[in-house]
Amino acid sequence: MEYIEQALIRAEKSNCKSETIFFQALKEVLETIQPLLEKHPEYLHQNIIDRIMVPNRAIHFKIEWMDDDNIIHVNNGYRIQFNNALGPYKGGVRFHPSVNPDILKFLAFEQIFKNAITGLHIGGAKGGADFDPKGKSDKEIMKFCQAFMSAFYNSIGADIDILGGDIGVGAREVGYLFGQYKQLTNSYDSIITSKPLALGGSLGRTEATGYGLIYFTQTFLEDMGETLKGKICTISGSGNVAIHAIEKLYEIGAIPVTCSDSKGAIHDSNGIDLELLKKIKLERRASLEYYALERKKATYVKRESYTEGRSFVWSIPCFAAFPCATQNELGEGSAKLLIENDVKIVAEGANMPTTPEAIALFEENNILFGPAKAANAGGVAVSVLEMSQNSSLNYLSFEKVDQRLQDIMSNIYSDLKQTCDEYKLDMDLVSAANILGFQRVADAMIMQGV
Ligand SMILES: NC(=O)C1=CN([C@@H]2O[C@H](COP(=O)(O)OP(=O)(O)OC[C@H]3O[C@@H](n4cnc5c(N)ncnc54)[C@H](O)[C@@H]3O)[C@@H](O)[C@H]2O)C=CC1
Ligand SMILES: O=C(O)CCC(=O)C(=O)O
Repeated sequence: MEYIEQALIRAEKSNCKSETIFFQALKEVLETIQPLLEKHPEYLHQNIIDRIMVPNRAIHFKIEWMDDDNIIHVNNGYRIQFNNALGPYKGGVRFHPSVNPDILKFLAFEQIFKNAITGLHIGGAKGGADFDPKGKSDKEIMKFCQAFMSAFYNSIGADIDILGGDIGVGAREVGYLFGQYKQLTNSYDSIITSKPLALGGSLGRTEATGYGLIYFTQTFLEDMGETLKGKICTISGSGNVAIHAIEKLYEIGAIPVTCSDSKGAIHDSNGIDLELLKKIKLERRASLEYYALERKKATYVKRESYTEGRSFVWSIPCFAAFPCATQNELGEGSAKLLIENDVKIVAEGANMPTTPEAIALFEENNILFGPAKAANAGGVAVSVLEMSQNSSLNYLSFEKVDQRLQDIMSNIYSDLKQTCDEYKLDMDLVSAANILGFQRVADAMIMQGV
């Protein structure tokens, strides 16, 4: 433990002082891998901790673009190519005004271990820009995507670094990013996933993160003698992950009753109207306020009215809670509410949506907890299926992709369970995910020398 404390002090002194979110993610990983280090002292001899916590490469670039009124804007673009010991860098791109180097460094760091846990050969990366897509015309989105790709296309490649979607980047943006890469390089290489089907995207990729989250949760619960069938579930967010989690919950007979966006949250006690939600979010790209206007029985609570910053979503009694919006959205106060309301399981659809204090409370109260690195890994796993379909030109049916996704999520669960048994972790899947991911990356780093 002394070694880990020293590594954290070194990290804090050198580059983490202003990187609070990255430091949170680093601390969680380092503080849970002690049993692994005791069993494998070679990781200390090889100085893996210091080597794993610094990105291989962090690219910061300027993006200049012109809006519909011919006004020129400048944004910051980033790609953190964190670790490629297991395979080419892989991870999404986020367009959101909150994007900064700290957030992308944390996301890229988490992605290393998540990708390792899938058992597939991909390294970890993340990128994005502090660009706000809200209120922009389709032409402005296209121009921004073209400028983003033009600024750093020579740093990526189908065997080097493959981009994907994340907050603010869906099929439309991926199409424009891909088109610009093709224009600049004259190649149709698979340098991005979550492509529209017509451009070589995979059936099932849009649904994969949300569906995978529910497959993982169902596997976990069944192993504990429980099921989601007939149970009330709360979900935050209303984007790609949240919508497809809600869709799969309905398919397996559960009752999803909430969703949220950055302006407020909906509680619809009879179950979220999925068609209406899709219409508002995917077609109109509008606020959830319109959901409440069209569905009178639903309750809408504005963000300003949340008590002590706690999302209204987590005050609704439920059997299972799925944070699917953004990092650190579920804190101590919300965790207390969920526990008081007798929640049985919390599984993370977003990346690091639960604060360390909230996770500790869930652990103390024996609430089952599915960490993001495992529970939301279905998205990136199906991205790898997309890459493999692109290179073989052999395209899979939706059913085949979905079956592969179910197998991957179930294997992830079995691997975590085996890690729990091996290190006597008492179903602490947070520690198991960190140990398993760290071990796979560390072994690959050692094999490749210094
Ligand atoms: N799209 C994917 O395949 C994957 C996404 N993730 C993670 O899932 C989370 C959601 O991503 P997507 O659904 O893809 O993005 P998205 O852009 O489709 O949707 C994000 C949603 O979250 C909402 N949101 C953002 N900030 C919020 C806040 N403070 N409170 C409530 N709602 C808020 C937005 O209004 C939007 O509806 C992110 O943490 C992302 O990193 C993780 C694995 C894969
Ligand atoms: O499919 C991808 O590469 C994006 C996945 C991702 O960004 C994530 O898992 O958080």
